[in-house]
Amino acid sequence: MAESVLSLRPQHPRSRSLEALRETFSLSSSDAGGGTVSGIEIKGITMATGEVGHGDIFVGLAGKRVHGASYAAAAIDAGAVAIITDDAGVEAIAAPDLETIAERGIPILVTDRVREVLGELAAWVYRTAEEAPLTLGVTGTNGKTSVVYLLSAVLEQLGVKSGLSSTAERRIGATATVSHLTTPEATELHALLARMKEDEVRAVAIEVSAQALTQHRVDGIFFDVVGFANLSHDHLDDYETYDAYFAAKAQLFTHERAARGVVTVDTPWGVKLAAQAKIPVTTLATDPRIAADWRVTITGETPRSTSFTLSSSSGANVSVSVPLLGQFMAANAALAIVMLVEGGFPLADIAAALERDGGITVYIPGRAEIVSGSTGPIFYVDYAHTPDAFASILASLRRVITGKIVMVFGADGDRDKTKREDMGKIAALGADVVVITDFHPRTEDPATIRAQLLTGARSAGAASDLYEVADPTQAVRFALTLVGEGDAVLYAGPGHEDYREVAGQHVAYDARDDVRHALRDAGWVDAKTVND
Ligand SMILES: CC(=O)N[C@H]1[C@@H](OP(=O)(O)OP(=O)(O)OC[C@H]2O[C@@H](n3ccc(=O)[nH]c3=O)[C@H](O)[C@@H]2O)O[C@H](CO)[C@@H](O)[C@@H]1O[C@H](C)C(=O)N[C@@H](C)C(=O)N[C@H](CCC(=O)O)C(=O)O
Ligand SMILES: Nc1ncnc2c1ncn2[C@@H]1O[C@H](COP(=O)(O)OP(=O)(O)OP(=O)(O)O)[C@@H](O)[C@H]1O
Repeated sequence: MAESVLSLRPQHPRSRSLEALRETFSLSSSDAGGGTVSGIEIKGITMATGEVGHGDIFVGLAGKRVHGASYAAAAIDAGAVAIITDDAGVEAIAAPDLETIAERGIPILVTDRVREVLGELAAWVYRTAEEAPLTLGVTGTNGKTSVVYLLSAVLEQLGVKSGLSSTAERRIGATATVSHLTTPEATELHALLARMKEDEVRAVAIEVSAQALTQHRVDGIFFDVVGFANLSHDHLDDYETYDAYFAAKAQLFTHERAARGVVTVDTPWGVKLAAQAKIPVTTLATDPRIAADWRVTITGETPRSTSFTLSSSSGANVSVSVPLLGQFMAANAALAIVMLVEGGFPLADIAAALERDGGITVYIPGRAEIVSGSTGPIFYVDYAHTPDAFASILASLRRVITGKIVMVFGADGDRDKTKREDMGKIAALGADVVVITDFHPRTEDPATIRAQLLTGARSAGAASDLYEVADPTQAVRFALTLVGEGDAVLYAGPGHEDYREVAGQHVAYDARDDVRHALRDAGWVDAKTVND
């Protein structure tokens, strides 16, 4: 299956010698054949055939479905000049392909630790450790994407050219590419960082997932400041226990990876991380009962914005407003500001920029994004897909919505099933009406996923009305029949995404477009403002 991944990479790569790479990383030449490394110049490195450019090394890595090295011939056809893989990868290359590789003099280099060396290798190929920009990393169960966008927004307000890597997109100025993972594979990430250097980006904000740390995707990067938002129920399919999930994230707060950290201590996991971190950390709390170096005090909440004061134990403070719903977004914005202070930006400069612009000027695609107009029910499309995210956003909505709250959501197939009943329960406790629909069933039976969510919702014993509408487009339309002025609909899950994964296939589906059409058909927005 060919991949159609197009990522940002340097436009004018400075080539490096393959021979020097082999020496630096102690790689051996495969006994199975292949050409000599001598005289070969490399321009890039990738592990996906869809991303191979002329002069690249193709890295064949074992996957869950297939060994990447089995695509070696395709990678060479696309311009790869060398292969790096492990012994199993060499075996995965079909015999006729091995012959072609030998005939074309393409070297095959072997190591038994491909993933473990890949980050450093990619950093070497793209020279990303040389004169790196200010590098900021954000981890946590919920809020990483939001913090990364908030970091980038404040940096731009400070006049600092920024770049970002998030679940929603990778971005340099006006140029953006679609993200396939929260944190890209190391080869893609270092290519992105190299492109950012070419484009004279001075500060980079990177979302770092637990999986990225476990799978060495951020190896070869040294973060100037790392931030921790929170930890709650998610990914217990990849990590069997919370302790293991926490330990994966805590790796970011070590001398090997970062100089200093900012830890939100609202959750016990934050308190634990601040106590055990191996690097200097500054703490931040929104809960007044918890001691911290920085404190967030909410001063105003509306359906469209949140204001707060951020004060330090040394007496400094700043008033902040974000055009986003919820106290959780205030916590995210505060984390971003304290990370920038730790990164060397004086708080007074940040305060002056925010005062000049009337707060943080940020747009975060698909995070509590309002897609309705100025009249009628407020319709939020959101990315919440964990019990804690549901609880946070529903609590925020309850404080600012005077009318009814209708929540539409589904759950991921082939991902942590243990959170589904809690998601259903929290939705039923927090919303007045719950409409359970399909999300990404992937290879699971969607009816089974809905049934688990419904079981959870019923277990709440709440007075909320429960409905099941399998088709998301119909669920959105049904939700709109229940609401009017003063009410809100929260569509949690799809966020910025433009597809659904059904029966293992990607199906085009853009929730924000779907909702805009439904609002138009219901007469809540002007037909002229919605494109067909
Ligand atoms: C379960 C898992 O981690 N899967 C990842 C894995 O897929 P896989 O093992 O199935 O790969 P595969 O299809 O067998 O392919 C093996 C190799 O062949 C290569 N290949 C394959 C086909 C082809 O035509 N050409 C080609 O070169 C692939 O690039 C890969 O290197 O390797 C792929 C390539 O890097 C990843 O895209 C994929 O992530 C999937 C999509 C995923 O969803 N992962 C989740 C669990 C994840 O990592 N999530 C975290 C956190 C989410 C959050 O909370 O924010 C994240 O960072 O995104
Ligand atoms: N600090 C927070 N605490 C709790 N919930 C949050 C917080 N920030 C955001 N959320 C909720 O989580 C959802 C996802 O937010 P965001 O995309 O910023 O997190 P994320 O960690 O990047 O998630 P993912 O890793 O799945 O992409 C939001 O749409 C919102 O509902």
